[in-house]
Amino acid sequence: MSATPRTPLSQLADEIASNAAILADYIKANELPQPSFDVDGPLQFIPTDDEKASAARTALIDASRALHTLAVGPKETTRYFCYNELYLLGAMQVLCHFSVPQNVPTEGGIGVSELALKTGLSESLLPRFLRMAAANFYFVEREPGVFAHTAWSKTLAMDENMRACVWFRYAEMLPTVAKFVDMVEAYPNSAEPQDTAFHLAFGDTFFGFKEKHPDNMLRFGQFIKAFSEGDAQDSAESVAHAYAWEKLPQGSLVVDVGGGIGHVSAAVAQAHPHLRFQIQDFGDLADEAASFLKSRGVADRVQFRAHNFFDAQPASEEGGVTVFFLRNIMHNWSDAYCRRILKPIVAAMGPESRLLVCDIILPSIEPDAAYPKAQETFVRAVDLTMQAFMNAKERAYDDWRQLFASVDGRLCITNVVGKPKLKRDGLIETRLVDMDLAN
Ligand SMILES: C[S@@+](CC[C@H](N)C(=O)[O-])C[C@H]1O[C@@H](n2cnc3c(N)ncnc32)[C@H](O)[C@@H]1O
Repeated sequence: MSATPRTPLSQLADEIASNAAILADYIKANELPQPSFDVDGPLQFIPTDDEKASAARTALIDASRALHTLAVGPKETTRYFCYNELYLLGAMQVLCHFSVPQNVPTEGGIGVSELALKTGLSESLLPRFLRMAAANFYFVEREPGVFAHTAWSKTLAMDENMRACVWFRYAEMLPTVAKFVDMVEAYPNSAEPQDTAFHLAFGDTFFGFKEKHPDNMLRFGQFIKAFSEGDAQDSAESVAHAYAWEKLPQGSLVVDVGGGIGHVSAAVAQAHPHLRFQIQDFGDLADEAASFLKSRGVADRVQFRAHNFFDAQPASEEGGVTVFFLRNIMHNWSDAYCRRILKPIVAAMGPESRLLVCDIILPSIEPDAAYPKAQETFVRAVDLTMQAFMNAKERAYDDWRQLFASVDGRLCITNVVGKPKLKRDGLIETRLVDMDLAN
């Protein structure tokens, strides 16, 4: 009997089957709960620190997305482009605004009349929004007019930070993204941070608006907390283990430029007791930073210093190795502003100094098969988010190289750490190469 010829559909289906089998074996071997839509199903797919299981999950997500798109077909995809997602967002907006997730019990179900009474939503509108959500795995209609949680909707019932993810999408992202054409027309070549789609939508800068609307600031903070704890993010602890901090000489100084209250420096300091740290950020963070660093038991080696990173850099090589560390700073600024941040740092660098940038490294323009499509979609969305809100961007390797060279011709990339040590970000080490390098 001749083998059935492999078609794009069957090839993708095979990929799905083989990766699903790898995951099923891993889940069984580690006695983990099976993924399920059930309200008691696990809220996280699997811990992703196992490389093989993690790769299988990524391949499963990519192949199933491709199979789905192929099965829908080009015309149907375009015809219904984002239709579902847009109205799912609309439904979730209403459900979260009226506290529906918190009012559906996590055990058993609730009738529409009772839920309408509890939430103040009209009895005729509520089930329409709920059914849209249920068609997308948020909530389930157990019997006509009776709704219960799935594991998906339970995430919203349990955690206000998760609800802030829904809030941020409709309250700030949606009106901002709707201004993309206006943004492109109004600011085709601007490097200025206020020339954004956000400004066109809200009449203010992103953080200027937040200052005048403290509730938005609070909810944005909740959104960031949920977002940064996600699967696609790198924790402070992973940064502490990704770079060869241990190879830096005893007493080396790490200058964490724009380091906030120092949560990344604290994690690196805990893992590497031979290093000293100076966190530089706005002075109004000083008290919070001091008590945070004390609580982490690193206050003797990690100091906070008020410093505006556009001013002359106060730290210097001091006869030892100095690492100027910038995590998630450059992606908030256009190239012109990045140069203004980097120039004072380069002026303070000596032959032993490193400039260590931690940010996304976008896939290069050549097709990069090693970059999973779902992850690429995510970082491209982050890139456009930076454009929309800050007139800034994420950068590919060549963009980074050119940016550094435009600051100082001697500033060259000497090392890059990425996957599998880091999931989303890369650590890009640069040094002034025509100086007398010591390893
Ligand atoms: C996206 S956060 C990154 C914080 C930290 N590096 C991290 O990885 O979590 C950007 C930080 O830059 C700081 N920042 C913004 N403008 C600054 C400036 N002109 N001088 C110093 N710090 C600044 C902010 O206060 C904030 O802490």
